[in-house]
Amino acid sequence: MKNAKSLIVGNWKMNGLRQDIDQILAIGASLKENPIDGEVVICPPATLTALAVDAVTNLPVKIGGQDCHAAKAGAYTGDISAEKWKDIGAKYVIVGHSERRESYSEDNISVRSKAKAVLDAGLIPIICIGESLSERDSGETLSVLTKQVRECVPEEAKKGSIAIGYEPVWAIGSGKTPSVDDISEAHSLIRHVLTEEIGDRSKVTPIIYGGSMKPSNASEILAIDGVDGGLVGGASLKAEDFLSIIRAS
Ligand SMILES: O=C[C@H](O)COP(=O)(O)O
Repeated sequence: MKNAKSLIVGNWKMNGLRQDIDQILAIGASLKENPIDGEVVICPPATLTALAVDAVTNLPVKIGGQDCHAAKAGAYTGDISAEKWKDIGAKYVIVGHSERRESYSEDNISVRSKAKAVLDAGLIPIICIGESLSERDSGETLSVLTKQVRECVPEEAKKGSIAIGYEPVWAIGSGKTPSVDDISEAHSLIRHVLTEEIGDRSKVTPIIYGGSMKPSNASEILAIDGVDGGLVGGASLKAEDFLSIIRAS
């Protein structure tokens, strides 16, 4: 049973130049002509975000940031606060992506602070969680996910909107994906723990899968009970690929 709305997010990571705004325009034009029942979000690199927001005016695509600082403003060279994302018209912010956890030593507590900052700014955090390969191999997947949900989801999520991105770290950019049963089990566990944490808001919280989602496997993954959408990296860069994933939802 699906209660939460469908949410498909394209995370461009550190890819894309000004000319690639055309990909966003193509996605938006297609969705305007043939709307879907759900939300499509693109998170381009920070250099393109304001341009992307302007490009999607009157198109059914939302724009998001890929990370934020937990503070509103201050002497934090190179960082971007949730308030700044709001100021340029972004609607979502990814927090806790495993690439940030690894490169910048972000832990669950800092992810929680960032998610709180996004909610305080009136935006929607996409809170990323997921087990590493060694955690999976040692049978710790469900306990790792439980701890991540408990520690990363802030109190404010009882009132505001959030999304959870389940991304097994070993599936990101690797071409490997978990089995349908494994994805289903993980999403069901995440929903259960989320309900313990935020009560009924859990029912309307999209829990989306990320990790090597592509046109050839999107229908199968997106049809899994408990999967409310996708968090797509490499296959979101070209309008044709991303649209075929969106249309599979
Ligand atoms: O944020 C997106 C994920 O890290 C998935 O990336 P990928 O689709 O390239 O595996």
